[in-house]
Amino acid sequence: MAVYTDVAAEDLAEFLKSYDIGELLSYKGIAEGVENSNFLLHTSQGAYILTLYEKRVAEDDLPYFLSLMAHLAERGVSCPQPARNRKGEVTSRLAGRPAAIINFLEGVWPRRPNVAHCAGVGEALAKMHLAGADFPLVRKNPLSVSGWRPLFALAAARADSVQAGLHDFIARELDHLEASWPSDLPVGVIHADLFPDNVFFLGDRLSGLIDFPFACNDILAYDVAICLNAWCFEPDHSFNVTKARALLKAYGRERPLSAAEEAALPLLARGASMRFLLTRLVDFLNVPEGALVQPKDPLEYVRKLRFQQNVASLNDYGITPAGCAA
Ligand SMILES: Nc1ncnc2c1ncn2[C@@H]1O[C@H](COP(=O)(O)OP(=O)(O)O)[C@@H](O)[C@H]1O
Ligand SMILES: N[C@@H](CCOP(=O)(O)O)C(=O)O
Repeated sequence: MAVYTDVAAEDLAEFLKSYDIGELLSYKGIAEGVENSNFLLHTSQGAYILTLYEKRVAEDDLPYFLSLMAHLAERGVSCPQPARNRKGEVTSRLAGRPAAIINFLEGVWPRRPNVAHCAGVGEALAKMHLAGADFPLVRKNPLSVSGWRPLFALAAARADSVQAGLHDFIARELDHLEASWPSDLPVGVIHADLFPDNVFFLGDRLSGLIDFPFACNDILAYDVAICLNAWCFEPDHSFNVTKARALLKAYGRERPLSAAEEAALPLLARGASMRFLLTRLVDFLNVPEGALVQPKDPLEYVRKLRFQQNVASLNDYGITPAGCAA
């Protein structure tokens, strides 16, 4: 559960007077997510999500995420839309935090993603990449390769308390990633956190994408690699080639990956593993006192990283070179 900052009912009711979305009927902290404080609001006009932005979101970046959601929706990508207050602003402050209200999106995220879900997310990711092509704002990815060593510094001294040898494992992998990270692949707007809990479905039909605070401009195929890691491993930690093939083929039907992008996927997936291993490790070692949050398991991403280190060819993802376009 993620509620780092509590909001008193009177403060919230007062806050809502600055919006034209009805009167507050009820609200509750949301039992999911780890990054920000989220509340489900019921007002006399409907259901909304209130987010108080926490540790990893800079206030200056809020216009990027909030206008991106509007930009994507105009181009047919289903995602929540920010509500404007009476001054016409999409961001505000509440309980000392930057705040925004977005509309509630119908659907549920898949607890056990199946092959159809993986195909759905591959297609939606490619459509999002295409729709973001003319988005005018730019935000560098603070959690790309140059951000990983500073993150590691926050956890290095205690890494071995989580698993013996973890410090040296990460240090060696960081050396490799920093030396070989690609700089010549196509870039654009990426979601950067498109995990199953950020993709809603009605049955097997994808109904929308949520949670854009990590969105930024970075390597497009890196977003694909993040999804391979997040969607294609089974609960027993094995990699499901059928799901990977479905995800990659569906992506490639909308936006074919180039040969260079395909060849880079194993390396990008190692980087994607490192990124989530590090944020999870830092969070696991630093749970704020009194916060309602269930930190995610960093070791899940150690296992994924070990798998990705051993990927020998695209066959391990269920495709042959240029297979994404088929
Ligand atoms: N627009 C929305 N419509 C419906 N539910 C939402 C919406 N935004 C967030 N949620 C709910 O809140 C949970 C946490 O939101 P999320 O954005 O993932 O958190 P965080 O800000 O911590 O990353 C989601 O799993 C979902 O249940
Ligand atoms: N997807 C990340 C956690 C990011 O936050 P969430 O609020 O979308 O759960 C991870 O799994 O480490």
